[in-house]
Amino acid sequence: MPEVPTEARERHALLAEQIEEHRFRYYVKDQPVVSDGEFDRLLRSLEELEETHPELRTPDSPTQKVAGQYETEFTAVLHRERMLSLDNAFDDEELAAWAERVAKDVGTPDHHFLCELKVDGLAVNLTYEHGLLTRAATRGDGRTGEDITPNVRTIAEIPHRLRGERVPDLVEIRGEVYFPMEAFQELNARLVEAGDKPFANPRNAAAGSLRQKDPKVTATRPLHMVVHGIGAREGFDIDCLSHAYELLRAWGLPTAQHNKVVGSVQEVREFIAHFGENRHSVEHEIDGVVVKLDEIPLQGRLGSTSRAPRWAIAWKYAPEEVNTKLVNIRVGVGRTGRVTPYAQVEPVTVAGSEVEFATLHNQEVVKAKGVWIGDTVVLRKAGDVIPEILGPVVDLRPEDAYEFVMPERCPECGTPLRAMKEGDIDLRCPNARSCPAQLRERLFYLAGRKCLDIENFGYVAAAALTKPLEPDTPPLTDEGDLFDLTIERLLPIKAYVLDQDSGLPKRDPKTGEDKKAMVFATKEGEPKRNAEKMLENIAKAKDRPLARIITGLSVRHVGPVAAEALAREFRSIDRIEEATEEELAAVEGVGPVIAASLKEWFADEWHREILRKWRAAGVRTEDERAGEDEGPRPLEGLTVVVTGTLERYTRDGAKEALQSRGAKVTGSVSKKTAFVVVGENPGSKHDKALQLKVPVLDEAGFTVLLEQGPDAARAVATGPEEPPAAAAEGADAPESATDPAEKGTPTGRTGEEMGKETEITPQE
Ligand SMILES: NC(=O)c1ccc[n+]([C@@H]2O[C@H](COP(=O)([O-])OP(=O)(O)OC[C@H]3O[C@@H](n4cnc5c(N)ncnc54)[C@H](O)[C@@H]3O)[C@@H](O)[C@H]2O)c1
Ligand SMILES: [Zn+2]
Repeated sequence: MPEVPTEARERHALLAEQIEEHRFRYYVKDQPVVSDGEFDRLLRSLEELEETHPELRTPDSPTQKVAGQYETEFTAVLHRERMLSLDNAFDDEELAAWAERVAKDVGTPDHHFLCELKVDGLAVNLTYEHGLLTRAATRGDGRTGEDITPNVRTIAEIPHRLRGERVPDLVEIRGEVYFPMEAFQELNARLVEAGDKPFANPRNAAAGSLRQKDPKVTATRPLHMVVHGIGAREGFDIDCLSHAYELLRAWGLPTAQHNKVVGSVQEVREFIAHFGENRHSVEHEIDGVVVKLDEIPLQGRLGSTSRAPRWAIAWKYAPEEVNTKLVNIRVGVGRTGRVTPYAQVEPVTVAGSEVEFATLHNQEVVKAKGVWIGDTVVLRKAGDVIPEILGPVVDLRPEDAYEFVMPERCPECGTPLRAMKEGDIDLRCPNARSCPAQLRERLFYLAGRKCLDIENFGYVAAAALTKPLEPDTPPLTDEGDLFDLTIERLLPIKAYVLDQDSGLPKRDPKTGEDKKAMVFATKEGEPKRNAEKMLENIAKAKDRPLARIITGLSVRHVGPVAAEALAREFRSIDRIEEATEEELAAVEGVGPVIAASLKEWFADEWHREILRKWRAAGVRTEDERAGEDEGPRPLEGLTVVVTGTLERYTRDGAKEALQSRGAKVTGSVSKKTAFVVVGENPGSKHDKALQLKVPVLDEAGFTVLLEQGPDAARAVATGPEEPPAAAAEGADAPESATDPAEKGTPTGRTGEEMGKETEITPQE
């Protein structure tokens, strides 16, 4: 047998030591310093090394053990039956290989796979003797765990006594204790307030909360549990794990809701794919799917290794959490002047995309999260949601880390920041008219898809027109002159090339300096083709529908939906201005908050000046249909929600089709919603609709609604036969953060304002 090279031996020893260290921090201190993804990679490297040099695979290698045995403050208890870990499948090949091996080893085609969600928490073992909870323990090294009985007794979901008949003499229940994501920030805020260490993520919060010396502390934490297995048992027989769960549920134990028994690997794949897409509509965090052989006698035939059962495998989804360094906390100024801190991190790839910025909402949130500049932090990117910072890795906090202080002045115009109303947490730059940041954001929004949809007018152009390096005076000091721009004014403009995600200058890859460019002129001083097109498109935009023009005014709280309602009701901007606050508030889809905001907006002389200039330039301020007879409005009074991707309609197209027939389109499902139109990949709104029993229409049903009206649509909808009582009244959607300027990117910009495809692309 060939000797193992010294180099490999040393690398093995080093990796093993690192892994043990990380396990100790994770299982004992509840304060890991690397992400799970990083940890799994280390373990994989060790496995690969042992693959090449099997002599290194000794019984005490970390690859052969369940977690590890550590001295802790808790009393050690023996599990009656070992608690194992799970082998992983990281790709389809590994899954298929596992299933093949199972099929071969069980020796019968008559077997089933039980698909379960892999709950991200910590494993516990509950011992029930004659129906009474007599002991609860952590997994420990799989043979010996820590006694946490008093702590577990504080978890409401866990019965102290099993109910029902045929309660067995003895049963060990295995499950996962988890901490809900929604409660996590609140816990950290409390910890930081009290001067304690915040947790880096909900899993650590679950472990840390359960493993408290004082169970009274555990009792204050909103812990939950899901059952996912059984250990030793006496006094009852079971044939399948899935049947066993039914028994456990009858005894009052919290079993999982999403388990599914299937007959083929193909169906396993479908289960994995389904929950990969709907990962966030589950009530707890999941990090994968566990596939188990359902038949218990067959499980016994396969047995276990020292570390994991052969009859189960864990499919891991791509991690949504990574650790990275918090390089800085910057503040961005939004379209309505709101100043929001956001995190700049060392760029990392998470859930398939590179992330450099994460939202921090406001100065209170920064404080509550307990993150300091210089910290290693846990960054999370869940689905389409904007990246966020979960918490700091306090154990890695460097000497020179420091706390963030909210600036007192606007970073772009120097005006002192203030809250606009008493009790507002948000600070704003009051220099609404000519703060370059606010104006740039407003223009970018105005030119964007929701408003005037001006092609070739992107973020770089918005910045160049409002804060050029040259000439000294910008062509635009507010939106008023937008339609009077000429090519002569554009040619001399030199500006920083700004990145629309951060509002910061892009870096020149060659020099490493902030990128500057002649934005509209070629090297020869001629107009760029894009600049000419931009002007042409600006001219075309004068004729956009009234609602889009109203949206583009950036009146606080007036998004596309409210603008549509205003345009429909008043049909001219003049008439909106003349209307009383009461008249405005009475409009369906407007209400008092928006009415007050409109009044405030029109009270500013410079706002009225913008309208005067636009009118003079020929911008539509009146609906030409004003005074004409309305067409039929068969969907009047109905509130409709559209979710997912439709084949024949864009999101905006679907909305316009509904609104032109009188329906109100909102973004959230409530009992008052008349229909939810569901396309491909719908997500949580679909679930909500089912939960509230709102009629659901597919694309074909949507066409029926448009062409034949609500009664015909109800007949083809899935869901209840009768619409919920309030639906026909078309009452308001629940009050939500309706100001579209306030949601969106890490820096506070909205998603809809982002992602323009064509814009001035500066050269040099
Ligand atoms: N970041 C770190 O420093 C660090 C250190 C150690 C471990 N970890 C992480 O902790 C995890 C620990 O690995 P592990 O050995 O516990 O293996 P594992 O998490 O990959 O799988 C085993 C565990 O999954 C849990 N589980 C959840 N849902 C289940 C279900 N439906 N059925 C069965 N079991 C279910 C059980 O508690 C079981 O013990 C890995 O994700 C690893 O990345 C991280
Ligand atoms: Zn400012």
